[in-house]
Amino acid sequence: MFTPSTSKGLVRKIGAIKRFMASIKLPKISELPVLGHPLENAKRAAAYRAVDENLDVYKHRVIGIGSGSTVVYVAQRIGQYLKDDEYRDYVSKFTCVATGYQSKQLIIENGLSYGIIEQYPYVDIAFDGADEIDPNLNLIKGGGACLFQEKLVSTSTKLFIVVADTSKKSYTKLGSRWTQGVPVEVVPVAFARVQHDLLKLLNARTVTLRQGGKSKMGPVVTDNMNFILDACFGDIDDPGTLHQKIKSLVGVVETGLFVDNAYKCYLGDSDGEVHTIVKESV
Ligand SMILES: O=C(CO)[C@H](O)[C@H](O)COP(=O)(O)O
Repeated sequence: MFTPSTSKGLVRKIGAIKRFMASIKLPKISELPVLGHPLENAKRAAAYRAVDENLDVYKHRVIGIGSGSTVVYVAQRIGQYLKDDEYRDYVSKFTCVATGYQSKQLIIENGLSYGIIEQYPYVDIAFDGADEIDPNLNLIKGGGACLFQEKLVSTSTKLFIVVADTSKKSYTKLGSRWTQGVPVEVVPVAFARVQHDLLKLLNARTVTLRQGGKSKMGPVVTDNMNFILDACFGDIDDPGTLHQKIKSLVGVVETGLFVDNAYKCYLGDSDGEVHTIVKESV
């Protein structure tokens, strides 16, 4: 039964929890425990540094959260700011827009407020991963099949920050490290036609309809109910022109070539070292 004494106890407990929460401080990067897998250390190092150096807690209000395994640490870090009493009042006013269901879940799991891009079409800053990054900050994205909403969010901000481990850096041309092909999101009914056009008109070496594998029989269906074709062109000389040509095919929704879009890239290695690539001008 609920009595005044149990209610007093409850109030005391809530007070204690609040005091405990208020005492949580943003963990210092230099004091973080080492993670079990070297690659996870690399991803966390890049993501935490990217957030610490670019997120303006006092000015930014609409934050884009991308997809993939590296961006998990971005959402985690922003969640840590939310718990710190120095930043809580500001971070609690953030609205985070997502690039798909995974990032929506990340936003919610980290206690951040989720908003839809239809209501927040201007994004102050966006963070996302990449599958390959060239020296000019052109990217291949879409390894996780989220490329359309990733492009929507990343082109809705001037501050698009990329987070990755160093294995994603290409020293020469896009397509030299990410060899499974450029992801192309297509309307399902048009997939065979686009596949044919990519091979015959744009000279793709191979074009594969991405399959769900063990977790789903048949083609991968994106968050927008489309299919993904992986089109392999070898080393890509001119990503901008290739993107335009693919985009002009009937049935193509978006390509995974992100050209002249990223502002800065953070590449982490397993020792926790982080290297950056910065775009010359914004
Ligand atoms: O483009 C993406 C999903 O469509 C991801 O950002 C990209 O695949 C990188 O993922 P990860 O951080 O797991 O390496």
